[in-house]
Amino acid sequence: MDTTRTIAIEPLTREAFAPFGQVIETEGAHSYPINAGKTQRFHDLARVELGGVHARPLISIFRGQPYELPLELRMVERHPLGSQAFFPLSERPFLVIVAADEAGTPGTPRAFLASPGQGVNIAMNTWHGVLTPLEAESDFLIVDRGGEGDNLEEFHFPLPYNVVLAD
Ligand SMILES: NC(=O)N[C@@H](O)C(=O)O
Ligand code: NI
Repeated sequence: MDTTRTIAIEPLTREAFAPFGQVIETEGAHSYPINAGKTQRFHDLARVELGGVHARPLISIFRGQPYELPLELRMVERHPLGSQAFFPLSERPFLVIVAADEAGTPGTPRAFLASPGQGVNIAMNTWHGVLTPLEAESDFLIVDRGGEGDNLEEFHFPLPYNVVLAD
């Protein structure tokens, strides 16, 4: 009997991702010209959430190593004190794995494939897999929360999930 559970990867869209945060992309975003029309501002694309004591926003770069598919998902985590945004600094795809909370533990995860030009802002206290680049080492601009308190909670699944490309 197959003891692992399978998750089929879905395309990343604002609508599908809405329960977990926002998709950061220019496609379909509100924008307006600034700098005498020489620049277009794609405005207010995501909601940065900062909770807890002495909270402040952090801007970092994560240099992630690639994962192979199918992916064995054994753990998800969440940040109870703040959101976490990932914006790729390359054109390569990456996976975003998220899950709803069910009485303090994650429900069945969902896996989204980000297209070139798409990033995500994962809402505060939302279960997610760690940064999952595909194909090659990739850099991401990160906006998340600094300050006092423990901002990381992990959940280890009793049985792994097998994350696969959809048929
Ligand atoms: N731990 C850390 O900074 N990264 C994770 O939060 C992640 O989501 O990749
Ligand atoms: Ni995280």
